[in-house]
Amino acid sequence: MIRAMTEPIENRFGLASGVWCKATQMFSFPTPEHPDNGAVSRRYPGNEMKGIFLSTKVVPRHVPLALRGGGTFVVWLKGDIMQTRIVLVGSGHLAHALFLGWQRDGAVHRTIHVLARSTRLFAELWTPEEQTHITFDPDILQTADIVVFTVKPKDMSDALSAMSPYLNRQALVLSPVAGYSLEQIRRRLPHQGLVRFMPNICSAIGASVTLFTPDGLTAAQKTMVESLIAELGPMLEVEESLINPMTALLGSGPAYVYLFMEAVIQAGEQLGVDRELTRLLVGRMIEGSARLAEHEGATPLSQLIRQVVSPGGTTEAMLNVLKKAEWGNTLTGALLEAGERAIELGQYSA
Ligand SMILES: NC(=O)C1=CN([C@@H]2O[C@H](COP(=O)(O)OP(=O)(O)OC[C@H]3O[C@@H](n4cnc5c(N)ncnc54)[C@H](OP(=O)(O)O)[C@@H]3O)[C@@H](O)[C@H]2O)C=CC1
Ligand SMILES: O=C(O)[C@@H]1CCC=N1
Repeated sequence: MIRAMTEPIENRFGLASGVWCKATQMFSFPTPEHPDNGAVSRRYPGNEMKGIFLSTKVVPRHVPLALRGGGTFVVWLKGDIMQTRIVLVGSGHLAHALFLGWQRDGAVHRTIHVLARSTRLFAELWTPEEQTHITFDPDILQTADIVVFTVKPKDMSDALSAMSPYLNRQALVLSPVAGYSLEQIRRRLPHQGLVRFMPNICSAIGASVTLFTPDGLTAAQKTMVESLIAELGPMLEVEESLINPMTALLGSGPAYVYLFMEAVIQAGEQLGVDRELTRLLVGRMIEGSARLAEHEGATPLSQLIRQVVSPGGTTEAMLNVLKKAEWGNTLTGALLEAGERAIELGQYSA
């Protein structure tokens, strides 16, 4: 499944999608709304352009311009991604990660605004330059194409009610809010295209694994949202019933990985290894272990563990302690608790 997700996007959607963003950075044309377009016409090394995609909103006079460079290119001339206006409601941790993820590669083809409620997290999260994207004026929603509600579950109902009068009918609403169902959103926003999605903070560097469930989107809107989510890392469309359990495993995921790393770093320190060095090397080791597990997809993990253990050796010494402490059961129990909490969060915020 993961393998399918990480295939080049062109292979999954045909020619057009997935390369739009890069294409628009190659070919961004001046428009009345975006007079600066066209300034960026750099080629992306290694980014093969394989054909021509003309959106339904093609501006015909731009076609010859696109082809002037020779060869064949993927072109996204107008609309969706190229001129997308994104508003993140909330200025917290996930908002910042999504902001960074969607701003990578100098994304000149979109604007991102953050609609804040207070300055509480400004100093901790947002640089002065980033703060120029933050506003307290809900009017910003009126021209938004994509509105992402990055508020806590307890605040979601109020936020939806407060913001709904400002939303235009075409705006798509994305929600990463733990436990909060599409049905709950739909009750407050009967007319919008909705997407419930579950990223994690690795979105900031395009390394999230993000699940999503669309509701009420046209095919073009769905493809556009997929392109946007794909910028955050591998993604997968799922039934909504998978989002709550996966919130525990994936949305919360970086936390248990970092807790694990922190424990390893502490051990390293007591064994005389520098914290920073351990952090760097253990991170790489985790990455390598994950890649091997994916590569050896048919091999049970218990067998991979056995490949590491030498009788009477270091691994066995470690595993004996962990088994005695029922470490695996503890982690499983913790994740079950997180999964149940996701359901509760939705119920509390009805
Ligand atoms: N953090 C993560 O790793 C992930 C989080 N999520 C989900 O994302 C959501 C946000 O989480 P997180 O970023 O950690 O939470 P934070 O507390 O860091 O951020 C929430 C933000 O929402 C703001 N807010 C609340 N109500 C409004 C409103 N009406 N208008 C504008 N802003 C508002 C808060 O303002 P103020 O600063 O004034 O309190 C705060 O800045 C949650 O629902 C969570 O379940 C999903 C996946 C991963
Ligand atoms: O802790 C939470 O509830 C949110 C959802 C996933 C990560 N953070």
